Amino acid sequence: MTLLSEPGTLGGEPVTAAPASRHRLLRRLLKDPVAAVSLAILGLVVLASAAAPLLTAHDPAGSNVAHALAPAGGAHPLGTDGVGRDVLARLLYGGRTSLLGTALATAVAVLLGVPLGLVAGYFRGWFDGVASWSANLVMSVPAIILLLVVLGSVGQNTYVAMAVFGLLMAPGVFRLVRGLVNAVREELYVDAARVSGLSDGRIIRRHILRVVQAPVIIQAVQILGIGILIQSGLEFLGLGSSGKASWGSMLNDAFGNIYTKPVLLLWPGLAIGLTVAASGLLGNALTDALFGGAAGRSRKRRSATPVKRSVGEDRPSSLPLPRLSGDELLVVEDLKVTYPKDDGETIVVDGVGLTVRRGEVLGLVGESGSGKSQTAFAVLGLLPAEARTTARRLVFDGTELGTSDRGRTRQALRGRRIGYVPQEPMSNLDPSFRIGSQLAEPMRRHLGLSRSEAKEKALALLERVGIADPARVYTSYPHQISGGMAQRVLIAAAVSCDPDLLVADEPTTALDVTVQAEVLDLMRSLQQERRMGMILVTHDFGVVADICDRVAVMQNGRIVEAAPARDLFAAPTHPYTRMLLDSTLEDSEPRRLLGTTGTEQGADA
Ligand SMILES: Nc1ncnc2c1ncn2[C@@H]1O[C@H](COP(=O)(O)OP(=O)(O)OP(=O)(O)O)[C@@H](O)[C@H]1O
Repeated sequence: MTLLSEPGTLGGEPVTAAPASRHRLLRRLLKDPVAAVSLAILGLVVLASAAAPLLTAHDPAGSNVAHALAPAGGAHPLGTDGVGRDVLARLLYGGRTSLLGTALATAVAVLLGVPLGLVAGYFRGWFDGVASWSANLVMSVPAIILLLVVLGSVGQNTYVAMAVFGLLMAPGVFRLVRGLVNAVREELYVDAARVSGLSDGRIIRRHILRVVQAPVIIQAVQILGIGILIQSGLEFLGLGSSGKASWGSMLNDAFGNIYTKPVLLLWPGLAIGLTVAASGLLGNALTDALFGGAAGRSRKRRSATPVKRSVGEDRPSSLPLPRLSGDELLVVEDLKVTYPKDDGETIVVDGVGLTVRRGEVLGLVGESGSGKSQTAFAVLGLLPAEARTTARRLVFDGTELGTSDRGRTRQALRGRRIGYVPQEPMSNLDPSFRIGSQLAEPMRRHLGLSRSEAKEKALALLERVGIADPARVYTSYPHQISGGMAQRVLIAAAVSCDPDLLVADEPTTALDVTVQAEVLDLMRSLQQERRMGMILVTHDFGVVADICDRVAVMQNGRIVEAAPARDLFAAPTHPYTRMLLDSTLEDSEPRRLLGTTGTEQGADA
């Protein structure tokens, strides 16, 4: 399978940063003087506003014209405003209005933007189209004009204005979340979670939300700051709730008395300035604390680079069907996978037919790009959304699976009866979770085990796959174990629910040569002990010779030869197979002699 690797992730060696716990995050924030001061200011503002009735006995709305513009001191520590209201009381109670208003706006933006972004980014399709179009539409509306229209029609109400402002901010949150989800849904550990049979809802909660939450928190803090500015602006213009103390209305009053008592501008200005600055600085500090030190995560993405070639246009599309003996676990007939491109479609799997019997290992071999992984993914139901899959039959243990990746039948089987061992061990483990929880979760779900039963079984499995210290690995994060150990963990996970069929996609490619043989031995012994059927995707005839019973050779999306492994090695019939076999020998023929495929014809495995 072709993967784009990110820097620092060679050979499955881990470079993943440990996930920051909440405590560690708080500690890191408190160590940063800017963040600590910002937190202290915001905490003080919130506390003072909440404790307003304890800090002042004055009614913030109670005016006494006889005491208008009284200087600071005595009963009025900060003096009175133009109509004799106590400035300190208005400042404290005004903080409540400003904070509640901006919290409302932030809540509306987050509560609308996050779920819509999650659904649009994860499921894409028509919902994504409609939601993105609506978000663009809302973003193109001039905010202040909409606010004026709304306030004009429902009357002057600060909270309605802030709810509308939240609505206007929601597309920003939506786009942020959608973008993040789009990126993370291609991660291999998300595929692995789908293979392990987790439902979409659970994958979103468990794997996607974790990635989204930090940027959303940062954006929410920023909306809080902007919300205070917008709200104060509206109230300064006299568009807030009349009679309610707020920092914006204090500014309005102060502006009217700017020549007689300019100090009135100081208090609301200071409150607004400090709160907005503290929110902005806290947002920056959070960004640094959450992302600043983190090395890029050790993740690899499946290539989405469209290929230019089209295969199989000139070939017969109907193939002889596999002969059925009754012991077939998986029967695939005329499987075709295509991707749309500008001028039509690219065929990457073209009329593949294969059969896997119980207890049998079928090797899928061929050069890079020949369609091995796409065939395996089609069986697993893990192809990208843009892939179009058709098959005359795709039958697993007597049940027609259909070609919809999200079909309920397919979801119910993945992880439970069809296991998957991926190529890149590190990228298929979620860096945010301990190994134990990643192993136990599918067992609890599929086998209905309790937490302690799942733990017990996970520890036994870790021991079975040759991990010397299962208890330590159980509590480790993926970055704390080696690539070879991670692959053993994934093999343990793949067999944890006793599947009937195991699909292994180049399971040893990313490993050290010394570890490869051990992992292959382990897979063979597990497969024999559990009598599982297995599809092993590989380009390595050494691996085929080691553990495969039968082999199917793929070229340009088609199976060109299929035979028992022994026969294929003894007497390969297809020129392409001979070329592949020859090129594994030291004195292989130069490949230019083997480029033409001559009498190539379809075959089923
Ligand atoms: N998302 C995609 N869009 C278009 N073409 C794709 C996509 N994913 C894979 N392909 C193409 O499908 C073809 C078969 O890819 P596949 O990954 O099955 O090859 P492979 O035989 O497994 O090779 P490798 O051993 O390198 O992984 C390749 O030409 C590849 O470029």
